[in-house]
Amino acid sequence: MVLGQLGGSISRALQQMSNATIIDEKVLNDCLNEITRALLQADVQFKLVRDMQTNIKKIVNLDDLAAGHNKRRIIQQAIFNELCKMLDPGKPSFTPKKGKTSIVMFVGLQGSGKTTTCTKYAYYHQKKGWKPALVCADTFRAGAFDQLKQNATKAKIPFYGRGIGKLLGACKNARALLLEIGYGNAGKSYMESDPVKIAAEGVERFKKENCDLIIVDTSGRHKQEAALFEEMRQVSEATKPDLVIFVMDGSIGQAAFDQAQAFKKIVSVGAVIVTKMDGHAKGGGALSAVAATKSPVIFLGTGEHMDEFEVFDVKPFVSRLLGMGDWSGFMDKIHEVVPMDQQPELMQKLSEGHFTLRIMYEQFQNILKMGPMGQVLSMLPGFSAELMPKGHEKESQAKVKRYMTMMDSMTNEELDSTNPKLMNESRIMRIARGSGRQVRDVMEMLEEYKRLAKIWGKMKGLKIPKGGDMSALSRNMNAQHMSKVLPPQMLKQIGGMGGLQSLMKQMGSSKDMMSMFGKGDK
Ligand SMILES: Nc1nc2c(ncn2[C@@H]2O[C@H](COP(=O)(O)OP(=O)(O)OP(=O)(O)O)[C@@H](O)[C@H]2O)c(=O)[nH]1
Repeated sequence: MVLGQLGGSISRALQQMSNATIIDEKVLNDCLNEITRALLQADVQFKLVRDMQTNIKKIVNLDDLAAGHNKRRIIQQAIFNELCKMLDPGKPSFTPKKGKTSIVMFVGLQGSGKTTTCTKYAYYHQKKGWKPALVCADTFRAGAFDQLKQNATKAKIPFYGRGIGKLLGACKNARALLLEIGYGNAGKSYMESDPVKIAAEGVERFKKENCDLIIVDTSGRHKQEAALFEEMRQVSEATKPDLVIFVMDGSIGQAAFDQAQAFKKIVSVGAVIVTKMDGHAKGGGALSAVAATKSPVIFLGTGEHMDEFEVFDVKPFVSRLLGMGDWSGFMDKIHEVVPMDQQPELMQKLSEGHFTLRIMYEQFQNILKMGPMGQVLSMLPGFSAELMPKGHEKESQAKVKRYMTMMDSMTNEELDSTNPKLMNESRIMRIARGSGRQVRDVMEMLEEYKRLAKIWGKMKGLKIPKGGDMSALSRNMNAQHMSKVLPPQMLKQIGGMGGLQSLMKQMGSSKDMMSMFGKGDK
């Protein structure tokens, strides 16, 4: 992913500087040149990059830094601040409130990823307990409604709109009727679908159904033409959106500035979502260009799938680029998938040494809910999205799904047992037959279970306070416990025991720590 590459180059440059015994002018210049090159490759405007370099040099005057000052920290902080400045529009976006109806209208050019992004946005909020609904007012592109319908159905999100088949049918009937009663060509105007009417109807309907996030997808055109802007204006007038989100293809790089400005002039764009940040080299340019138009970017699209969608927040984003992690994003992801009220029960079972196949199944479910692992891992300090190539990620997800299919063929007794001897040959053969897999696949899954049971077995004996008081439980834990649960490569990435200790300090809240334990090594 492009941001992974950019982040990788920047954190490598910082790492090289850290490896140097003395930080002198040359080491600083090499580091800054490396970062400059990475930013220019990501299509960030030359002037911005040059200004950033000058500012950093002004702040980090090596001669003036008194001996004993941590130069690395000062340099890293200066780079952090400058990158934040480059990406910060200086203006927050309107944020819809859960439980209170908000209408959000999506605009953008054709092919920018608008329809896909509408569903991702709805799905993201639905996972957080909202009641979203989708209205398709894109009557320009023939397949837009069907695409939205397909995505919405998959995610179980209510939708409203008219398919082209139905629409043409209705138009034909109406025209035939008009011709019959002698209105000649008058039927032609009815042939034109009315996105404004559809949008208004959809919004009304979902307001009545008490949806708290009504998302209106509008038509896109190949270029910024008058007809597109007029239609957008009318849909906006009819639906009175609380927020207009402009969806933009990140691969256009710096050209994002002109596009964002053009849309802003016609409708009051309140926020921007930049898509296709996965495959293209110009993502950095697009982000800084949008910031220059003073429009806040709120999400990034990082793939075609529903969960390849990330919250964009300047500071955590830059922190991730520099390999410093995004702790709040990581915890947010975890809370999304593991409800806190389920944690005490799980901890109790683990402390009794009861790691069953059912627990493994539930943990796999959580993993799949978390979405792309690379995205999640890049939020941890020291990790980079580069570490998890996309192909590898798909492979591990497929493996988890395969294991779960086999577990679906198990009896309750098998799922809840902690006796390894229970799984005899005939049971294994039955599971293989039932799930349409080979005996060796079942054996492999059981091996994985044993491996995990061994890791989780180290939690045995941990004192679980009555009523699952998590804050009390956290006092019973220390980095030693944690280090046993984490896989060795992960521990190394975090920076060994020292890194883990500081990480745990950062986590602060014991609530968060428990969630992490719930998701340990998979
Ligand atoms: N790689 C990648 N592809 C994306 C992303 N978002 C959307 N796409 C793809 O981009 C293509 C266009 O997306 P659509 O959602 O159909 O675009 P649109 O803007 O709604 O198009 P119109 O309805 O014609 O205006 C589709 O193939 C999507 O799968 C993304 O973040 N990454």
